Amino acid sequence: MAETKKLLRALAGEVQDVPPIWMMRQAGRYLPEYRATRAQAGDFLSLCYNPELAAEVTLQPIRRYGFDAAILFADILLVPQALGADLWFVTGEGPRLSTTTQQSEFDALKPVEDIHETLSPVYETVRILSRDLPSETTLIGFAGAPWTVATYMIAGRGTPDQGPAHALREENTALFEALLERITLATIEYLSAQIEAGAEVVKIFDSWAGSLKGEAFRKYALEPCRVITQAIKERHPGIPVVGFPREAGDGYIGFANATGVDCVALDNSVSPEWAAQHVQADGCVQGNLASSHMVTGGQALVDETRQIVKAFSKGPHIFNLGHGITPDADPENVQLMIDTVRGR
Ligand SMILES: Cc1c2[nH]c(c1CCC(=O)O)Cc1[nH]c(c(CCC(=O)O)c1C)Cc1[nH]c(c(CCC(=O)O)c1C)Cc1[nH]c(c(C)c1CCC(=O)O)C2
Repeated sequence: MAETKKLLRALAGEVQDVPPIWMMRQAGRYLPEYRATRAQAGDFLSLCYNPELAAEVTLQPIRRYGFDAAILFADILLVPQALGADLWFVTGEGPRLSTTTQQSEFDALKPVEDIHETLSPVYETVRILSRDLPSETTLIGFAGAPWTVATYMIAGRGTPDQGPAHALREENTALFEALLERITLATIEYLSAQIEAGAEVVKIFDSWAGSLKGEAFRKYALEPCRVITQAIKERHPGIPVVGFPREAGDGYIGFANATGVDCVALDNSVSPEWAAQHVQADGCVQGNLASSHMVTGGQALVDETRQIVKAFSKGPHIFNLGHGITPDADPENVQLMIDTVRGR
């Protein structure tokens, strides 16, 4: 069957005059309608676990902007919670988790098959979305990559340099690798369940991949992504996988071939010209406008957007930001970016 959705066509390798476009964190605090629905849910986690309201916030940016893809509203830290870690969000600061740095804490984690008990509302959100999305909009499911998820489970919070996770991987490599393995297996089950519920693409967010270098990058960023991608492709042939080894730098080169992902998402620390030559040569890429333009707008936004579209115009490309849109962004600037990409 010939693919009609723009995003799926790009993932299949088609070069399009106007690339499909969506935006990381497109459902988020920069939108007044998101803030209203979040208030209705009570707090962020209650919103994640409320299928009707989570579907509603997923649909809001689709209604407002007509993006080519919707990304399931959830969070990468729901997997540790489903494995038994305590999780809460401190307003204005970010996530907090009970830590997993001792053998006894690892042993207390739940087995992988138990995750669905916690995560089943997320699958219900996917079912609602696959019913309610416009027929031209692709539904993207996602999970955090094992390394990124582990950095939060080990530190109990976000850290500037992922120091506690690096310390554990050096001081207790066996425990660190056992934790990565548990997250890897849970992620395969979680993404599979999203696909069974209707997700058409899955994306693996490795937000902290850039802090792994050399052999550590290969073992703890590339290899888990390869294992997850291979398992997804065996169970669900034809479902495209997007990898996002954020700030991988030279690690972007060859990433698609080494892992089997159909598309590599790029952060904005690499130039689109460099990435077109070294990464897009292997297939579809996604990215990579600096999210700060959504705050500042103006001619710089237009120029940079045009430059990215042009640099990637000879190969398959999905337009996106280099990282998530921030709460201080102006919704008008999002419209300006979309109009620029679509040539209006
Ligand atoms: C590291 C990470 C997390 N979550 C995620 C990552 C990987 C991508 C990245 O690097 O941004 C991924 C994520 N988080 C969220 C989504 C939903 C889909 C989307 O719109 O992209 C996705 C794909 C919602 C969210 N996840 C979070 C929010 C804001 C929560 C709120 O409404 O108060 C949203 C919309 C909270 C969150 N969740 C996380 C942090 C560190 C924070 C706090 C920081 C912040 O406040 O922005 C963990």
